Amino acid sequence: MATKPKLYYFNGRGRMETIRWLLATAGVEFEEAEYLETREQYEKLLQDGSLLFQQVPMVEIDEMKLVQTRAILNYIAGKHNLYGKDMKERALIDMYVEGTMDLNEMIMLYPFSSPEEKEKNFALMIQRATNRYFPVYEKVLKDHGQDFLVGNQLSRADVQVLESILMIEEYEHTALSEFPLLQAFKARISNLPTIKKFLQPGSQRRTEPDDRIVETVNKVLQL
Ligand SMILES: N[C@@H](CCC(=O)N[C@@H](CS)C(=O)NCC(=O)O)C(=O)O
Repeated sequence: MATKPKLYYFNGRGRMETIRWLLATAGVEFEEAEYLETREQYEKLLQDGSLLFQQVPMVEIDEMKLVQTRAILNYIAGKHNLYGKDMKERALIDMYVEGTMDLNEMIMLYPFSSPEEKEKNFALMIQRATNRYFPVYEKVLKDHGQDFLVGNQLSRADVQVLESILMIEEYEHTALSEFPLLQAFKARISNLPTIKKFLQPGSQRRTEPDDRIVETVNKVLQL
């Protein structure tokens, strides 16, 4: 039996969360290495050569130690048929998920904002979500009238767009009010069995960031 992928990261979403989402969607059981809580744990990983660029996320999977979030996501998506059926579909998927990656970067960094910048960053994050990214996904669904964003079958684009929607809604619960097709999309994709399970309380999905995780990350990475 193949060993379960093992994830090396903090007890928080950050750059690892989309990896958790894709594995969970594919129905792949995975485990978390001891969450990074101290500088010593991180230095141990650095010293044993596990982190190619001295950064996490790192995932042990199929006898490899993979780093670089996009490389890890590409591997999982390719392996589990979440990456389209040909190069054209893949190009569309790549475009759509790069939008989510840009938005997620803002969401991920927002809790690390200085007190002076918090309000401005919050407004920008919600503005970008509702004026730049969500309209694109709404239009894609409207133009082709299908259930999924690309090729009428589930792909990582659906998963990653859903992930972003849910994170934005935690901050602004009316964020989808102008996007009826995305509301239906959210309900549909959230209801797929593996995703539904991942959205249940007690799953391996990590919770909203709080002061504790910000403090831990700052301490471990000496930011
Ligand atoms: N391009 C990398 C960036 C990874 C990254 O910046 N990771 C942070 C934690 S989320 C880190 O390890 N920072 C320590 C450092 O850069 O020295 C990726 O996408 O995985």
